[in-house]
Amino acid sequence: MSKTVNGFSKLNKFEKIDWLIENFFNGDNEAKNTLSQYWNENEIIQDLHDDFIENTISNYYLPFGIAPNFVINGKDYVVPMAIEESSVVAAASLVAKFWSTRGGFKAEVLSTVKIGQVHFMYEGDKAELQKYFNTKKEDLLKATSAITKNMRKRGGGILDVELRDKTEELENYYQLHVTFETVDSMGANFINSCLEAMANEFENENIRVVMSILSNYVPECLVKAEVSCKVEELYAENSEYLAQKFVEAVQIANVEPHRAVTHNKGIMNGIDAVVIATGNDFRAIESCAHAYSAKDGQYRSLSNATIENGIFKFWIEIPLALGTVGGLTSLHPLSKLAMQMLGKPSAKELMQIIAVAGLAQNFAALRALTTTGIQKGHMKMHLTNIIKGLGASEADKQFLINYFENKTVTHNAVVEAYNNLRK
Ligand SMILES: CC(C)(COP(=O)([O-])OP(=O)([O-])OC[C@H]1O[C@@H](n2cnc3c(N)ncnc32)[C@H](O)[C@@H]1OP(=O)([O-])[O-])[C@@H](O)C(=O)NCCC(=O)NCCSC(=O)C[C@@](C)(O)CC(=O)[O-]
Ligand SMILES: NC(=O)C1=CN([C@@H]2O[C@H](COP(=O)(O)OP(=O)(O)OC[C@H]3O[C@@H](n4cnc5c(N)ncnc54)[C@H](O)[C@@H]3O)[C@@H](O)[C@H]2O)C=CC1
Repeated sequence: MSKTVNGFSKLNKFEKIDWLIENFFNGDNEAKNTLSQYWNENEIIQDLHDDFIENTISNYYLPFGIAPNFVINGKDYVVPMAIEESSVVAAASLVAKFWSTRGGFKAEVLSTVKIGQVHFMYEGDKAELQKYFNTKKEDLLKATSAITKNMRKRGGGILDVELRDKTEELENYYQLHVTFETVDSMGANFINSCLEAMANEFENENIRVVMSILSNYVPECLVKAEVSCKVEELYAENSEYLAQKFVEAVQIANVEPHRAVTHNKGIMNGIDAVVIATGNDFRAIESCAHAYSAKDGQYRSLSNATIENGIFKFWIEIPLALGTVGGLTSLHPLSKLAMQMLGKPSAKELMQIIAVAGLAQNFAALRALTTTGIQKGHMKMHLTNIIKGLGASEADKQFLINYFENKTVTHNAVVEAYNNLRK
């Protein structure tokens, strides 16, 4: 029998759950209990979460952790991180502490330009189109004036509108390429509203607007974060040799895409965790970061490292379109709290903090990879997850943690040790 359904969206939450349990869980109430266990007892908070998305049936928790000891441009921060992967928060904390005694992180916003485009088709004479655009340009800005009024008061708004000829890539394809300053908001809704108003104004019998949408690729919304110190301050021993290996690890990621993807994944461990904790849009951040890392046609490392005149320098340049207002940033109680924890930053300050989180994470991973290997530290943190997965008691858990203090943790080794213990 078909399990498709009409009018599902009109059912209330409980009816939706009943339909799900009946059709996809054979009426098993265990699934229903799992869903309800994750509801918030406070009805106001639960209603809030129900309304964030559509067809909500429960909440999906991510751990919310904090990494202390970050010093950025001389200011102390404790950084909120929402992530499911063990060892990320520990690594961020370790690295924050490490650099706090070596001058901390330096960060700088290089630019804050956002982009939106009206994509359209035009089959006529190019010179005529250019003429039409020139006469229309003022009207395009006027068409958005009600939408941009408050943003202009904040120092933002539309920076420029250009006509772009894309017919070499696709027959008859042109764009209005529009640049924006959106101050403390990520700006997606603001930009899309402006673009749709412009498209209405621009469209005529010869111009077929295909779509109007912001671009998540913002190579001129760029932030740089860096650390540096004398090479001998990097490691307790063999510093020159290990620093060299560290730089080579970055160089390898710069020339070898297979490595670069994993290298950048490590960076995104730090970035996504803070992006999610602060209620920002991690899909936008992810897609942009990866496009930027391939900007010259090859996918490369987002970070760089050098050793010059005995100084080790490690830095990242990454586009980050972030908001400290709008979206979920102040709607989700934990995002609001995360912003408070960070001292209610502006979007520019948040760009710096998040770039630093990415750099810190990359530093931790590369340091581990080029010394002990990644598994030692990662598995040390993951050990408790494996033990929990086995359903071990608190006493067995403590025994296993002690047992693995000086042994290599692998999933099999833990299962074997647990089974021996149970015998
Ligand atoms: C895992 C560590 C930090 C252990 O490092 P450690 O030196 O064994 O840690 P420790 O027990 O000596 O503690 C030192 C400090 O580390 C932090 N720390 C230590 N343990 C905890 C904990 N339980 N909870 C919170 N913080 C912790 C904390 O700051 C602590 O200081 P304290 O608080 O005691 O003053 C280290 O080995 C490390 O940084 N490893 C790298 C981990 C990593 O990169 N994980 C990401 C997942 S792997 C991946 O997805 C990406 C990757 C690696 O593939 C990317 C790539 O290939 O480039
Ligand atoms: N492709 C994409 O990335 C898309 C993303 N989205 C979603 O849009 C949301 C972000 O859009 P926004 O327009 O940023 O949010 P929003 O729609 O909540 O608007 C934020 C508004 O806050 C106001 N504001 C108050 N103080 C401000 C200040 N200091 N600086 C700037 N604005 C201030 C402005 O009116 C601004 O338009 C996110 O939830 C994102 O997931 C939506 C469509 C597409």
